[in-house]
Amino acid sequence: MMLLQTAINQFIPVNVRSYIMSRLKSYFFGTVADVSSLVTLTIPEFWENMGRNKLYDAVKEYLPSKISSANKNLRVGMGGGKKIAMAIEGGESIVDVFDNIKLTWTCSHQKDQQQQASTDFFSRRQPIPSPTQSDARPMYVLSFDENDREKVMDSYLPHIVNKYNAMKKGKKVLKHYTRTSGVWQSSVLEHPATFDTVAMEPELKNAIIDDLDRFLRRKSFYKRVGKAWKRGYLLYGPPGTGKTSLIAAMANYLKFDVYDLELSGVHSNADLMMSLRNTCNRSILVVEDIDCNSEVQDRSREDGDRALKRQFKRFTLSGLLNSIDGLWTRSSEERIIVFTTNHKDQIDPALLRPGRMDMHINLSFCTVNGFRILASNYLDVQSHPLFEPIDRLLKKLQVTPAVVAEELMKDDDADVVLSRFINFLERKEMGGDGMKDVGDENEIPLCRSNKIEIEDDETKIPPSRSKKIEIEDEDEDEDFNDDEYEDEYEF
Ligand SMILES: Nc1ncnc2c1ncn2[C@@H]1O[C@H](COP(=O)(O)OP(=O)(O)OP(=O)(O)O)[C@@H](O)[C@H]1O
Repeated sequence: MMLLQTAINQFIPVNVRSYIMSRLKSYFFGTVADVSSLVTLTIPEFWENMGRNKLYDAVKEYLPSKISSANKNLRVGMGGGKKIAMAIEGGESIVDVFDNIKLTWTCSHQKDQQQQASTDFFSRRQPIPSPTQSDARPMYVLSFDENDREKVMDSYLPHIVNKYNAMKKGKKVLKHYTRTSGVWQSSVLEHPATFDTVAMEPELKNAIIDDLDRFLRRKSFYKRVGKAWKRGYLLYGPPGTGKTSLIAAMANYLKFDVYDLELSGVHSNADLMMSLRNTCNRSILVVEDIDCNSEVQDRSREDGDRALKRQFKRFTLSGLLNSIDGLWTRSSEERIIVFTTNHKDQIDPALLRPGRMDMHINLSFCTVNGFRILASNYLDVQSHPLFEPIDRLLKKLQVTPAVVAEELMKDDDADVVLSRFINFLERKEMGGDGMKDVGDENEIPLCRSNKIEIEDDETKIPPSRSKKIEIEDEDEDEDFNDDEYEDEYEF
């Protein structure tokens, strides 16, 4: 035995010996390795001052697939999807095996660690304040054998990130983020709108889809010309014309998550910057009703009173512009930002300039084509003898798609609904329906058509120089030049 031990010590390198020992221990006792040779990686939700930790998001999506019957302490829930989702509770561990190495995951909270630290600190000096419940941030802890460090860093963690990226591209369940106390909280995006269900002129719809497709295809183009891979859309029009529905349709089409930013909840420029930094790639950042914030209103139109009030605002227009521009330049992945407004003319032009808002899309009152889509959605009818009188009335009146949708939902029987809708429109025509169309009060110049403007020039071109757009051939990437877009696209 002594001879054998001497031979082993002489001929087998020490790290090979410890590896064999850890494997044997793992086999017989089910432990990963010697505690002394255990490496622990902590993966927090936020990475220093760089915003969200993508590795954390990847692990969060990856781990539930590794939950086994050995896990006895789980959290379960159901979002918008049909499946019951599972996650591990703090203290529970998940064992994963990758390329013959054993990896142990646990979920913890930064608060736990800080509280631990505060106790240790207290025993030596004086107490430090422990964080409140809302300060506690979740994190994952990965432990593995020291000998597997290289494999974990070079293969295992990249493998998790690759799986996450692939899953995100093909994912079905989208997330809707809103800010609560400065922190993004996610829920399942359940808005069912798609480009098929949004009532708008087909040419406008196709132009938006083409623009999104072109944008997604052009990663290498944006890189080559040194531009951030992003696109900004301004949706404007009266309330109830489908701005929110169009955003949901865009998200469902692109399979992008949506971040809903409420400017009234933003405390400062720094708060805004941090919130934008904490958004993930392949997402749409939405700022709805941007005109409602006095900071972004056109200053050339403001009176002394409004200017005074603005001085007390919590964040500034330049802060907003910097945050948006910073968001663009920080990210190498595709980003979309959408502003919506009922009063485009009241927004500071600095926000709307090309490079920030590339396309201005006007959503307006219900057209004959729009009505066909709504009738198909709500009544499942594609043609009907009553369509003709309805078309005639719709051409004369200004009715928002929201009002039409409301009327079409009043009964299941198409004949009943359509004849009641005609009565509704006729009363409206005579001005005696007793209710006001939401669009009537709007200050936006009332146009019957949906309109899209593509803002790709630094200076706004006077209307006299505007011309009808021709959408360029999408397949010819090389030909792309922002200036080739002409100025106004009207239907
Ligand atoms: N263009 C449209 N196509 C299909 N449905 C629409 C359209 N416009 C409005 N609707 C219907 O009306 C409701 C309200 O629409 P939506 O919230 O998208 O309008 P909005 O323009 O965003 O209004 P607001 O400016 O008040 O937020 C939606 O639930 C949808 O059912």
